[in-house]
Amino acid sequence: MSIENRMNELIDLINYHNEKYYNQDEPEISDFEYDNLMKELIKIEEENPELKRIDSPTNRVGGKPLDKFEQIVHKIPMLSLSNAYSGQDLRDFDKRVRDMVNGDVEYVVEFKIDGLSVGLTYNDGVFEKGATRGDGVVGEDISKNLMTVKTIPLKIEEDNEIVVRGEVYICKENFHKINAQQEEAGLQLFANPRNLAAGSLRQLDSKLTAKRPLDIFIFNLEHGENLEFESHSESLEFLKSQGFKVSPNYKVCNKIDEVIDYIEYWTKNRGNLDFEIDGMVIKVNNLKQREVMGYTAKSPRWAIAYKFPAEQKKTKIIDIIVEVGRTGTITPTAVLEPVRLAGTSVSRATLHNEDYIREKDIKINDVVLVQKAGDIIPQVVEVIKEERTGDELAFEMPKKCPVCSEPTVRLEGEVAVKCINMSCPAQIRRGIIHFVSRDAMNIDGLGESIITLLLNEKIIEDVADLYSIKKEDVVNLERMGDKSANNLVKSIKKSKENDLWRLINGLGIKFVGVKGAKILAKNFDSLDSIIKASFEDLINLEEFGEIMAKSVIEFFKEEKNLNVIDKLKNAGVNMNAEDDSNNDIPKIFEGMKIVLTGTLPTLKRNDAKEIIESRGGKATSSVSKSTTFVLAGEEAGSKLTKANELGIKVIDENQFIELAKLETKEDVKNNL
Ligand SMILES: NC(=O)c1ccc[n+]([C@@H]2O[C@H](COP(=O)([O-])OP(=O)(O)OC[C@H]3O[C@@H](n4cnc5c(N)ncnc54)[C@H](O)[C@@H]3O)[C@@H](O)[C@H]2O)c1
Ligand SMILES: [Zn+2]
Repeated sequence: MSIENRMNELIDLINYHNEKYYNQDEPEISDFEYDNLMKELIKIEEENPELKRIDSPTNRVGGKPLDKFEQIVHKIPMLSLSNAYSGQDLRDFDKRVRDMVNGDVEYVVEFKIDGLSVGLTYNDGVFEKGATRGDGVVGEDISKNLMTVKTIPLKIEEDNEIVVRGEVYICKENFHKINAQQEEAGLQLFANPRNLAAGSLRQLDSKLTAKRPLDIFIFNLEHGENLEFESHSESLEFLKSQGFKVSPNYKVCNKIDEVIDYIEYWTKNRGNLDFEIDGMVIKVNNLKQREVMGYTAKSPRWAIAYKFPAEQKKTKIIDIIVEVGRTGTITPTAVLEPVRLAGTSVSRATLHNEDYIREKDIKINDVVLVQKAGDIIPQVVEVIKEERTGDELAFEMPKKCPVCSEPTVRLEGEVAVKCINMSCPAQIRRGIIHFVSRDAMNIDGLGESIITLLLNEKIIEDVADLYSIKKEDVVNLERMGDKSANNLVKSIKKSKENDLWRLINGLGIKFVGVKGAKILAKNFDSLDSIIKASFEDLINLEEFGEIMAKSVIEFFKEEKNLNVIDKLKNAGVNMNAEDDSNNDIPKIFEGMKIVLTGTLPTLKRNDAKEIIESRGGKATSSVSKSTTFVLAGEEAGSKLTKANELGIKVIDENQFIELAKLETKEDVKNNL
C-alpha cells in the first residue's frame, strides 16, 4: 500500500474511533491502540509534509458536537494538550519553552483529571451557561445538566464576565457503586470513570444527570473581563476565593527536575487519591510568556500532558475463549486468574486476533504481564517465558464457527478470522441489538435478553421481522407483561418514522457509524439512491473516506442485505431523507452569501464553513455585489481589495464568532 493510501486509511480509522469515543461514549478500541494509530499518522505527516491533509485529525480537537444539544460557539477555543510519555519528553518540552521565551520559566504541575472537559460562563455573578469541548470551537450546551453538579457554584462574587474550564469527574467509590448497580440490573457496565461522567452529562433529561454523583475540578481561568493576573497560579487562587473547587495539590516548580520529581511522586501515590488521574499537566506559569508561545491548531505550546505508564501485574491465562461479533469476526479473549489492576478486578484480556497471539507467543496456562491504561479491556503485554512449566497449550483459532458450526475463513490481507455465514445466529443477534440501539433505530424495551428470546422462539429471524411483531406474539414471553408488550409494539411502530440516518446506522455497515450515516442521509435523498451510488459518488462526499466507501458498496452488493431492506420498505419503514431545514440552530445567515478568505487565527476553514451553513448561509469563494460580508483572516489578499472596492463589509474571526452567537437574522444585520 502506498504511503498516501495508508495515511488516508489511518484518517478514516481515527475519524471512526473519534466518533465512537467522543460522541457515543462507547469506545471500540483501547486508548493504547488509538494512540498507536495517531502516532503512525503523525509520523507519516512529519515525514511527508506535502501529503498532509488539511482535515487531518491531527489538526482536530475532540469530536463534532452532537445536534441533540444546542450548540455553543466558545468564546475561547477549548483545545486539547500535546502528550509526553517520559522524562525525556518533558526535558524536550522544557527546552522548546526556553527557546521561545528568554529568561527564567516557572511551571505549574497539576493533576490530569480523567473526566469530561467543560467550560463555564458567569455573568453578573451568576452561572450563565456551560458547554462541552465539542470540536474545540463549537460545543454542546449542557447548562441544565451542569446545574445539577453540586460543586459548581451557581453564584459567585465577581460580577465581571468570567469563563472557567474544568473537568467533570466521578470519584472512584461512586464509579464502582454505579457499576455494581448496572451489573445487578443487567445493564452494560461503564468502561471507566471518564465514560460514566461523559455519558451522565450528555443526557437530554437533566433528571438523569442529577441522579449521578458528579463532581468537578476547575483548572483554568479562560477569560476574565477587566481582570489582570500575572500568573496562572495567581488566577487559580482567585478562582478558589470565588468558591470554585480548584484542582488540588498543584505545585509551582522552578526547574524541570523538580517537575519530574513531583510527577514521580504521584506516579507512585495516585492510587491513594479518591478520584482517577491519568497523568499530570505541566503549564508555564507566567501569562505573558504564554502569550509569546501561543498555540498550534490543536493545543497550547505552553503546556503538555504527561501520561502515566500503564499499571502492570503478573497473572495466569486459565483459558482462551472466542466470541463472534456482529460482522462475523471471531475474537479471542484470555480468561485470567483474577488480579487487581488500576483499582478494579481484572479477569479478561483481549487478544485481538490470531497474529497477535502468534507474535506474542501466547499459550493457555502461560504466566503473563497484563496492563490497563485507561483502557476498556486490559491487554497482555508479554509472556513470562521463564515461568513456563511445559503444561502450556498452544491455541488455534477455531476452524468452525463456535455458534453455527460453519467453516471459518481468513480473507487475504485481513487479520480477522471470520464466520461469513450470513445466517449465523451470533451475527444476527448482535446485528439486531445494534439495530434497536439508542444511536440507531432507538427502540425502547428490546433488551438483549428479549432479543435472544425472540430469536429462540423464532418470532424473528432478522431486523425486518421486528415490524411484524404483534402483541400476542410477545405478551407471554418471560418478564413481559401486558404493559411492556404494548409499549414495545408502540415503540417499534414509532421507529418507522425515524430519520434516514438512524436506519443507515442501524443496518450496521462496517466503518459507517453515526457520523457516516448522517453524511449519507444528508447527501442522498433516499436509501435507494445510496444503494445506487457508485464508489466515486461516495468517495467524493466530504469526510467520507475510501474504507467507508468500499464498505458501503460491499454491503449493498449482498443479496441478503437487499432482501432485508425490501422487507423493511414493505413494512413501512421510512427510507427517505428529510430536507434538513428543521434543525434547532437559528437560521441567522439565511439568504446571505459569505466569502471566506485568508487564514483565520483559530477556526479552520471547514469549521467556519460549517458554522455558516448550519445557520442557513452560503459560504462562497468569490466576492461580488451580492456578497453579504467577507470573513477575512491573515493574508486575505485580492478578495479583500475587491470587497473594499465594492464597499462590502469585512469582518474578522472574533466578530464572526460574535455574530454566530446571535439569535435572529435581524440581529445579524444590525451588527454588521
Ligand atoms: N479509544 C478510543 O477509541 C479513543 C478515541 C479518541 C481518543 N481517545 C483517547 O483520548 C485521548 C485524547 O483526548 P483529548 O483530546 O481529550 O486529550 P487528553 O485527554 O489527552 O488531554 C486533554 C484534556 O485533558 C483535560 N485535563 C484534565 N486535567 C487537566 C488540567 N489540570 N489541565 C488541563 N487540562 C486538563 C482537559 O479537559 C483536556 O481536554 C487520547 O489519549 C486517546 O487515547 C481514545
Ligand atoms: Zn457462525
